[in-house]
Amino acid sequence: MAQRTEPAGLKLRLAAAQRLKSVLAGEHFAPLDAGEMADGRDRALANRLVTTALRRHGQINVMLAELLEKGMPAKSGTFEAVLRLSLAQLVFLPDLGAHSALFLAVEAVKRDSKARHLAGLMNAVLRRAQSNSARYGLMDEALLLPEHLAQAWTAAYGADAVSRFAETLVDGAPLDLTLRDDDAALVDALGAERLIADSVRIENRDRPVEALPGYDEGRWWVQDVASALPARLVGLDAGSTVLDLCAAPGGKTAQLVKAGYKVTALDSDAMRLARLKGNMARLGYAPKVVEADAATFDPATPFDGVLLDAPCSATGTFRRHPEVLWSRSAQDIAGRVRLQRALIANAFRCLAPGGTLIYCVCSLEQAEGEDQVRWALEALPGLSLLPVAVAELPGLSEAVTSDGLVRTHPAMTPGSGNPGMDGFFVARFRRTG
Ligand SMILES: C[S@@+](CC[C@H](N)C(=O)[O-])C[C@H]1O[C@@H](n2cnc3c(N)ncnc32)[C@H](O)[C@@H]1O
Repeated sequence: MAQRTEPAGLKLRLAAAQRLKSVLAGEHFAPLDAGEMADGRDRALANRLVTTALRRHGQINVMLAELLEKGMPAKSGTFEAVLRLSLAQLVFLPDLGAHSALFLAVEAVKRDSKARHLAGLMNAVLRRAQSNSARYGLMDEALLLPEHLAQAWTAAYGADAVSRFAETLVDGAPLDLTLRDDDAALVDALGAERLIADSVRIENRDRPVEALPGYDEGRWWVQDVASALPARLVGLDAGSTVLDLCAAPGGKTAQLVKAGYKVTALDSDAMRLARLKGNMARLGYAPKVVEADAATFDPATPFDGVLLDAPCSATGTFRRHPEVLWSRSAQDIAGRVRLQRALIANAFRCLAPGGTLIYCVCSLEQAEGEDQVRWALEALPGLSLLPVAVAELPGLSEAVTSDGLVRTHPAMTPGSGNPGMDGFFVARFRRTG
């Protein structure tokens, strides 16, 4: 029997649909990698489709409400994911052509036993969408952010910043690196620009991270410029002992080792710790690694410094993880706030008198940042704020608040380069009793 040939572009669309389906079901978004799709061009296209669908999620919700009179069909396999990808293509990626968006969407659902009965609906909905695509393309950017977050962020950061957040969501994030070796020739070879301290930025990356100069030799690691701030604020003498609670995959551990501290890196997740060990081996760093629960860890000797990069809603990372905008409920945040308090209390217990505690989260939510500082100062006698001075963060004075806390967000500009950085919150404390 003659083998049926698949239409060109179908395989990558099926893979993109599976990836989007898993993110819609609550998984963290990670782009397809070379192990999952060997062909680089197909992989780039599949990832472009998924990221566009995720970034435009809020606007696509409005289209779906208009196009599906009876709502999204229940238990329909990949139908929703294929439809979202195709709407993203039709409206926001016109260079890919409307014909393939329609034809391949119908072919994709025909190959899914749970969705194939909806092939006719897919065709009809996409034809309607096509005739409305010019109007959809002009949709209000305010729809890109969920209303409850836009309101809270406008109150905290101002309307101008929040409208810039929407733009950075669409643009995505460049690749920021922290240098192990500060070497002008390496920065040139990377095609990078300097940001602040040992952070550099590659705006337009043309190859995978592993293929960039210096990767194999461990001369840098991937780390958003905002994420690199907390470890720089530890401010202890070289040789001091520092506990990195919640350390994996090790971006801040690497900075602490580079600063000359005796570092213990702790995390409760064995798989993430394996990644940390791999990263440290590549960099030639050898911190002590401990698998334990940061809420109950009880060290034999207290530390001169503790850095707590607590698990959080991660809303500050929405440029790379747009799904965080749509998957975090008020209940989720309340649960994380409780966990963060247990971790702060134990971080305090792990600290020697006079020692320094850095608390940080990659969250834009005040409940996980500023409010936690107020809680800690009340709940933990013997803990006091050690304010951060503007002079400690050259090139980023706008991030230092009048109380000496650090608050970054995606509309801020690190150094003199282009704007854009993760949302981060950092507070520094001293154990006085
Ligand atoms: C924000 S990530 C840390 C990122 C890391 N500090 C870096 O810079 O690469 C939070 C980490 O907290 C860990 N974690 C969550 N709950 C924990 C707990 N109870 N004890 C220890 N680690 C925990 C997670 O496994 C995750 O690796």
